[in-house]
Amino acid sequence: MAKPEAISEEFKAYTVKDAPPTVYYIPDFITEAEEEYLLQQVHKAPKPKWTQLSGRRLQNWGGLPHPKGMIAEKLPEWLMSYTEKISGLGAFAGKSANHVLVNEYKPEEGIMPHEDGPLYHPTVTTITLGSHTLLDFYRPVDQTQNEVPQTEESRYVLSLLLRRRSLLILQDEMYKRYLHGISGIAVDTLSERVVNLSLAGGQVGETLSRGTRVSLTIRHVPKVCRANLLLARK
Ligand SMILES: O=C(O)CCC(=O)C(=O)O
Ligand SMILES: [Fe+2]
Repeated sequence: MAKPEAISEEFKAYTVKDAPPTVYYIPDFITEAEEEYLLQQVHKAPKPKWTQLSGRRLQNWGGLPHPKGMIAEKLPEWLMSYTEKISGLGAFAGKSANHVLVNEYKPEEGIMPHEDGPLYHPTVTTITLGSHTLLDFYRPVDQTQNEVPQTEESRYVLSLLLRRRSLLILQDEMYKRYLHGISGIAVDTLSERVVNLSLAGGQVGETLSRGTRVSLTIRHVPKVCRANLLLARK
């Protein structure tokens, strides 16, 4: 079935207005039972499916994105129902998500500020399981000025509170211009720089202890290699 080219009207109510374009934050996108089911599936994966990195471990599903084209692998059923649901909202401009990264962070783990880059359609959608986190955004280093040292602190712009069971959709400037990261701490303090508190719930000054968070980062890789499919048919 054809997917819509833009986010459906009912989701526009979930736009985070105090962030640059475009952020949608949808609380309780999945139920507690679905969260439980997804965590079970993640933990059922065979051990070699995990890659241990410093500060997190991850599973890659759908193939490895590559400048020459990803050799696509079929997503497992348990992920397909969610990739289809999110694609059906119009998150990927009429295309279907074909790639999922599963990241697991213990308290005090995180991910350095980075850009997701050109191998993906410029939209990232994230389901959060097990625990909240704060996703922090940074301006890129300004190459045109070298008078004032540019620290992570001086480049920090805002944060989003990602509650368990929520869906985050990032597009446009928020995907293309800003970097995102998660600091390696165990307790988050909500500040006025957390710009989605009205949608996520929470008070400035409140502290939240992190548990183990599993995120499903769901994306569309436009450049896919067909070679393996041709070989498979012979
Ligand atoms: O866990 C997250 O929500 C962020 C993951 C991420 O930025 C990535 O895998 O590129
Ligand atoms: Fe990322």
